[in-house]
Amino acid sequence: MIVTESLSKRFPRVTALDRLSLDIGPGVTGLVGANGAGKSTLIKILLGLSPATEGRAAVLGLDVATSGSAIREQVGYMPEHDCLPPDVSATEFVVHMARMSGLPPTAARERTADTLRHVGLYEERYRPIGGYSTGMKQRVKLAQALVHDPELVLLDEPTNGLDPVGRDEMLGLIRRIHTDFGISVLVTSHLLGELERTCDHVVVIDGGSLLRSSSTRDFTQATTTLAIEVTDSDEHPDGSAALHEKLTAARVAFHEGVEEGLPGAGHVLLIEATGEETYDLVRDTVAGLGLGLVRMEQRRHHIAEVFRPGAAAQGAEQPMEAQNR
Ligand SMILES: Nc1ncnc2c1ncn2[C@@H]1O[C@H](COP(=O)(O)OP(=O)(O)OP(=O)(O)O)[C@@H](O)[C@H]1O
Repeated sequence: MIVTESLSKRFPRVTALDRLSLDIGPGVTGLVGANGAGKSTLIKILLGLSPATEGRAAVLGLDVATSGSAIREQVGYMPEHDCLPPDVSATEFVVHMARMSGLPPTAARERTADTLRHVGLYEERYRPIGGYSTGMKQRVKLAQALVHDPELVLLDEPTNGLDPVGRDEMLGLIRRIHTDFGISVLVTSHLLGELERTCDHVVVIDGGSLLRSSSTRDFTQATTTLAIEVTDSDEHPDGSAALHEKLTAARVAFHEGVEEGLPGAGHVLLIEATGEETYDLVRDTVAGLGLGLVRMEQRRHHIAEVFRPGAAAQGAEQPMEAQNR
């Protein structure tokens, strides 16, 4: 879908992209990097809107240096910043964008209605955009990127400014762009954690250079840590403490950090599994104590941990800046 070879973009005072080589296939790909890492610059080059200083790039097999308008016909673009006219409705705006993309009037109106429904804008679509919330504006920006049924969409920070619920909804929509319509997606973010749930593949850039490009599965590979959660009993009012004691006596190694379990359940213990026998030992010890085993699961890495060793217990919603400190 997207190939870049030693792509560089130099501004007088700053190198925004530095010999970046990528090969991005179909599916949902996340492009993650701190503010200023070069994400928007890359997108503008891929759309043929800004020339590279060095190197080459092709989108859907088309050279960005010579085929910008052909690329923009087949690629949708959701810009990062607010760029919507306040005094027209979502319907009027998206129909206009559809017509600009070459759709005839009837098709433009039909596609606009379908697309606005898909992004979750209903009655509001006839009101002026100026009165919309940030979440609604982001949906309009997404709709105009999709209205001409592109093969690929480039979404620049689509979750910017959204609250956690709005973010989850937007990430769900992005996932469905691919699963429901077969459109491939390149989505940028400065939040590592949110891409983990949404993307098949993640590309991480820093200072315009490639840090890592891997499938999400490779980023979040299984660890040898087991999370164990048990119930309490009359005999053992603190079930996890009793289990901790028994397993320590059996020379099981514990990882630091505790996770709160489900309401009413004990704390989660994190232990190092040395093999199948660790699972058997836990099962037998829990049964011997007369406790209930709520869960015993192999933990997976979070993407954030790949860049910030030791962050396991702190969750994955860390902005990229956090790792650069
Ligand atoms: N037109 C320009 N002139 C000069 N410098 C620029 C220009 N556009 C971008 N830059 C610089 O290039 C670097 C990369 O910017 P870019 O906007 O691509 O980053 P980004 O990863 O998209 O971050 P953000 O999410 O904050 O936009 C930054 O240092 C920025 O200041």
